Amino acid sequence: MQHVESVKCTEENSAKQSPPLQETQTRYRKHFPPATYAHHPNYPIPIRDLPPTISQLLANLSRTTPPKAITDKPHLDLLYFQPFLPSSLARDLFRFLRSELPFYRVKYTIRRGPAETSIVTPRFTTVFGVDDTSIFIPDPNSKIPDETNATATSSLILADSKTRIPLPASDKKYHQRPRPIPPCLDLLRRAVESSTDDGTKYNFVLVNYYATGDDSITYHSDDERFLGSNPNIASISLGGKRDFLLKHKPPTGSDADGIEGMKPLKFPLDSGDMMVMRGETQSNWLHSVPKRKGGQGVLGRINITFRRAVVPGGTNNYYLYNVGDGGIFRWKEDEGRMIAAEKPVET
Ligand SMILES: O=C(O)CCC(=O)C(=O)O
Ligand SMILES: [Fe+2]
Repeated sequence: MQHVESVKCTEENSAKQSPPLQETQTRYRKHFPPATYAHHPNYPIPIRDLPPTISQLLANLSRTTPPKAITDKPHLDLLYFQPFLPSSLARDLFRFLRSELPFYRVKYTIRRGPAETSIVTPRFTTVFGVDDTSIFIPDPNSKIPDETNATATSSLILADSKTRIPLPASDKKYHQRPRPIPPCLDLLRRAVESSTDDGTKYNFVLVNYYATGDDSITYHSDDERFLGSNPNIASISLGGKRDFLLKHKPPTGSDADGIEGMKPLKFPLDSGDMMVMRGETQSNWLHSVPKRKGGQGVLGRINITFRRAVVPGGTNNYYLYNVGDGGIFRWKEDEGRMIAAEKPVET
């Protein structure tokens, strides 16, 4: 069911209500309709739907600047949209997602031989989606009369993607309960899929929030086996500009010529830009967003990556490292920072 924040009308107002006032209210509601929210039992909070001012622009994106293919280095295949979203839309989407998504600051330990090291992920993260072996379908037994509502997530249940038979509650395939991609990010997924036009259907959305220039991601590649071979990853930047660096993995044997001594590539990704990493890029290159002193780091930056996981290992890995087992953080506008949300009191 959709939760609706109704526009409040004071008693004094309604007593004096005259046709012109009613007209004004109707016009107001058309421009600023009450917020609606996507609910799902696996969401920690209801997730707001995009206001029409944003969703209409996203649904009707027109391409002014064609993307640039960057393939002039060994094994590199990038498609750079500069920009993918116009700056005012990128700004509104940044503010919306920062305010409305639940974020996590994931802690985990890594073991190297006998030594255990505790890591706190140096950025806020959140994730939605499920790998190819499962699918979210409307619960056939649901009593919720919202089947006609395209944004209805509340009655979605997990089923086997081949047989469409619901996964029993006792199923042990997933360590954490997967979350359907909320409508506000699903619209973006569709815009990405239609602009890249390479047939990739993404089933995961990972969101990073770099709150300050001290937040970062170290050099890594996203070539996990659970993404299949040569995965395409589409990566959108919103908010403060940050450098995105790419360097070739250490070359092996005869490949060394022309790779050793190559300087890292640097792309100063701006709000609204999209970088699609394709083909052999993940298996041959590492990428990072280093810490940054000064510049636009203080503005905060959201990065959204769309990926396609093909086996349950992908789902388990993504929820482990982007949700973890801690509480959520919410953006607090008046303090201008993320605050750990209090756990609901259990009754
Ligand atoms: O923030 C970015 O641009 C990159 C994020 C990234 O590489 C990742 O989440 O794997
Ligand atoms: Fe990455």
